[in-house]
Amino acid sequence: MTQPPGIVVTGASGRMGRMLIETVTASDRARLTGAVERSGHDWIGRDLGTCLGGPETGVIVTDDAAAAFAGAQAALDFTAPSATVAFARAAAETGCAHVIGTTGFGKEDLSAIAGSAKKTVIVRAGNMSLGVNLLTMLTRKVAEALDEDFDIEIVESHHNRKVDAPSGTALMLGEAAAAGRGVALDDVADRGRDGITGARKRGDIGFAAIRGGGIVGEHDVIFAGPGERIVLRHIADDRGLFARGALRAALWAHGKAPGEYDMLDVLGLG
Ligand SMILES: NC(=O)C1=CN([C@@H]2O[C@H](COP(=O)(O)OP(=O)(O)OC[C@H]3O[C@@H](n4cnc5c(N)ncnc54)[C@H](O)[C@@H]3O)[C@@H](O)[C@H]2O)C=CC1
Ligand SMILES: O=C(O)C1=N[C@H](C(=O)O)C[C@H](O)C1
Repeated sequence: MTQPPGIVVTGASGRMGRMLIETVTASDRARLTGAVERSGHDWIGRDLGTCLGGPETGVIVTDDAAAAFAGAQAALDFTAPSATVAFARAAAETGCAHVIGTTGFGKEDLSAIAGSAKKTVIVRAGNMSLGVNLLTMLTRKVAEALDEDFDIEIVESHHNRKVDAPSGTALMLGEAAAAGRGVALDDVADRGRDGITGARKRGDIGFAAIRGGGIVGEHDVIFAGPGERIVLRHIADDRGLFARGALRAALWAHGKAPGEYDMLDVLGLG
């Protein structure tokens, strides 16, 4: 009998890393074959199971991504931008698919990832949930239907450990709204207001970020018009949502041609 595909989780000790390990381990459609952490982390060289306070799993945590990726079908990566760029390179070298949940990329990071996607399958999304990906489609449609009398504002809330803003999801929603309006997000984004900012510019898409406590992730797209407001909202209650989406992407990636894909492709909504 053939074995289920091998999956590697990077950033194994992180909030998402732990959730991904739980999700892959619980699935009968995949097999956890590797766990990667940053060099110097105290889990390196130890059995993953004991690091997590349970029985041994036979998976030894490593900082050698290329060795872990070799022979695996996919790597699930929710870490940090510079780490993800290096993992994309390792995925391209080994032919392992790379599912990227990491957010906070700069333009150079994104072009490096696009370079790696010439050699392997990369699925990248600022949010792996079905609900948020549906919300991007709704956002685009509403933005298409309304003119600039409706001001678009995107408000996101996350836990107090999050390091990037606006969130990857907020930027996805901003891109969708901009596409609906037929403009480039870079030309209309208003990110972070403070002091005497002047009145709001017609056509801008505004972003605001709230950070506090353990909020998993909440996003509102507000269309504020004359005398009325439409609010499209998504609330994530549980990180398992993102991990299940990432595993689904990894299974979907099998046999696809090299290239960069997103969750709309995976969910068949693209
Ligand atoms: N696309 C999506 O659906 C979601 C994306 N995210 C994103 O995932 C990323 C991680 O989020 P959290 O798990 O909350 O962060 P975290 O800080 O809890 O975990 C990050 C992990 O990556 C590890 N790491 C950093 N550099 C590394 C390297 N060079 N090699 C190997 N491991 C490395 C850290 O040691 C840590 O264990 C963030 O960018 C976040 O925005 C989070 C949730 C959902
Ligand atoms: O850092 C997080 O936690 C999350 N990050 C993603 C983002 O930046 O949008 C997705 C989710 O909202 C949780």
